[in-house]
Amino acid sequence: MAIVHIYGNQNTEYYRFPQGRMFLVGLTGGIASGKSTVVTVFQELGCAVIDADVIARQVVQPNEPAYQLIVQKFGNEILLENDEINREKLGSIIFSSSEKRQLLNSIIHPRIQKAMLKQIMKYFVLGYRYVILDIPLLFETNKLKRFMKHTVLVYCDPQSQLSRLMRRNGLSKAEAEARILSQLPLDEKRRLADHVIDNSGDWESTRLQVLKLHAKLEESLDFLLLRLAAVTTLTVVGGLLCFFLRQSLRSFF
Ligand SMILES: Nc1ncnc2c1ncn2[C@@H]1O[C@H](COP(=O)(O)OP(=O)(O)OP(=O)(O)O)[C@@H](O)[C@H]1O
Repeated sequence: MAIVHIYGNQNTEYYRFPQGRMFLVGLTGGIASGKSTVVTVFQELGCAVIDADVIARQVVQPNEPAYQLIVQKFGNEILLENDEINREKLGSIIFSSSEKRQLLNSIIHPRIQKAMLKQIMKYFVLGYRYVILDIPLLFETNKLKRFMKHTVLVYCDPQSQLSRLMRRNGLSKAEAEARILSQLPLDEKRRLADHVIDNSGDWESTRLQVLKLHAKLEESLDFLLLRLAAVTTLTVVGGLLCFFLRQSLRSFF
């Protein structure tokens, strides 16, 4: 069974799996750079993927403990008519106050991490080689990056990113540019990533890059060393068994 190390103080807890077994891969990108497209290919290959955005939405649902705390701290005015949290309104509140942003983060981040850990454990038990964590702001927040054995950036050239974003979200050029500018530039993220999937071309070119990366991750040195150790152990144990069996047969006859 895995030994999970837990780090942190009362507000935050961090988890790390022992090196050389299952590892974590952080996947990130920019707005409309093609993360979902790339994740779909990984999923078609049977890979384990955890979506940080989905978890962030789940932990603030009305039946979750974080919900009560958020309403208590931010008031009923952040609720929609169906009692769910109005994420846009909450977003604009924390955008203008770093104190409130910290407060919200202290409520939801530990819960997001726990929910992620639960899913990671599930994939570990199921025997997955690696788990991809789809985290749009991996490099901006920088907190989870240190738990990733590999980081992958889904890159897209500025022109394609702009036109894809405008088309997908029905935005004007100025609106799309403003959204892109609110994030760390993709060229800067490129320097921080271990692997880059360039999604500026067609779907097939992206798919081929994902296949290549998957093969690389599956065959990473850790895994080879682990398999080598397993083969060596089996050979030694098998040899010893044969030796003792032969010895006992000899003394028997
Ligand atoms: N290689 C490609 N060629 C043409 N269009 C593409 C390609 N990759 C993605 N797209 C289109 O670009 C848009 C953005 O892609 P996608 O949704 O995968 O990006 P994303 O990074 O997940 O976006 P976000 O984080 O903003 O939700 C989509 O409409 C998608 O269909």
